[in-house]
Amino acid sequence: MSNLLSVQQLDIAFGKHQVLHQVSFDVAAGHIVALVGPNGAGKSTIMKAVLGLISIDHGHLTIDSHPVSMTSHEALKQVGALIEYPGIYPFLTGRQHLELFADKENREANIEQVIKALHMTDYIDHKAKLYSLGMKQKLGIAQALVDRPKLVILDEPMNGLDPEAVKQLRDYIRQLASEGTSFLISSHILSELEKLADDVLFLDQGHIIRQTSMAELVTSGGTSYHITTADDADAKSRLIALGLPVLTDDTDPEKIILLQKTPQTLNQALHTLLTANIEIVDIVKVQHDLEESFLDMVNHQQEVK
Ligand SMILES: Nc1ncnc2c1ncn2[C@@H]1O[C@H](COP(=O)(O)OP(=O)(O)OP(=O)(O)O)[C@@H](O)[C@H]1O
Repeated sequence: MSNLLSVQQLDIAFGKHQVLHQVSFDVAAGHIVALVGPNGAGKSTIMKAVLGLISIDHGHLTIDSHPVSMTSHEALKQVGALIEYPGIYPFLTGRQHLELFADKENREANIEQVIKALHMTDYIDHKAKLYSLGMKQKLGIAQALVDRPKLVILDEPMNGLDPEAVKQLRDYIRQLASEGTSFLISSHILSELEKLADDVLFLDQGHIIRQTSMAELVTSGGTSYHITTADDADAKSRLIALGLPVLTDDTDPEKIILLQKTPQTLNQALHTLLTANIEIVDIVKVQHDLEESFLDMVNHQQEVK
């Protein structure tokens, strides 16, 4: 499958603060990619760089094989985006906003479709100054989608939406993706991304710490093993030295908590311990949800630094 967006070895610093470190990933045509990370991880910075809004220090960005930078915008004609807050003019109606953003052929039909898909009919002809937070958010998303772009970038799109609106948006994004639109979406609502995204990029302090399909994450990433041995301190240091994802429990620093990062992780760990003649006393399998596995991953990353 062809890549619509390609980000290669992106470095960005604001002054002396290095915000992104060698960030590389691709978004295939028709794929929904989730960008997940704690506050300040660099999610919005990546999105702004893809939109040519900030300068990059090193790296390469292409959309549909065309380079993007602050001085090279041609490829952005194929991109719709909502970053941070929607740009709303209080004295225009919602429909007038969409008319400003709809450029292509089938303009009227595209406007009607997005209004219907996001259930905005009741208020789309009211002035935007009368809109609630959620209505403004939906209008911002509608602006990003109305021109049927090939790539859509949405920063925290579920902000301010009620559960019904979240479901409507999810259904529409899925429909557009099945028709070939690609999405890069950041969100803190991991349970929502679980239902939406095909692939997940975990970002922490400007580094991509894991890149996986959602299917793999749900089946394998949510599992860890608590291993007890005859010499936990020695066992733990050997596993860490091998680069295996071992977490620390502050209340019991020697306890071995092994994240199942790949299906081979447990086998690698057991092989290492047995080769070192360390007796394995007990193994307990623990299943996490997406939220917990994300927190585990970030905590692990902070430990190995
Ligand atoms: N214009 C700027 N000048 C200086 N520092 C900036 C600027 N924009 C962002 N930063 C810094 O870059 C880092 C990454 O910020 P960014 O907004 O990309 O994070 P984020 O992952 O989107 O966070 P959040 O989830 O809170 O939106 C932060 O430390 C932030 O303070």
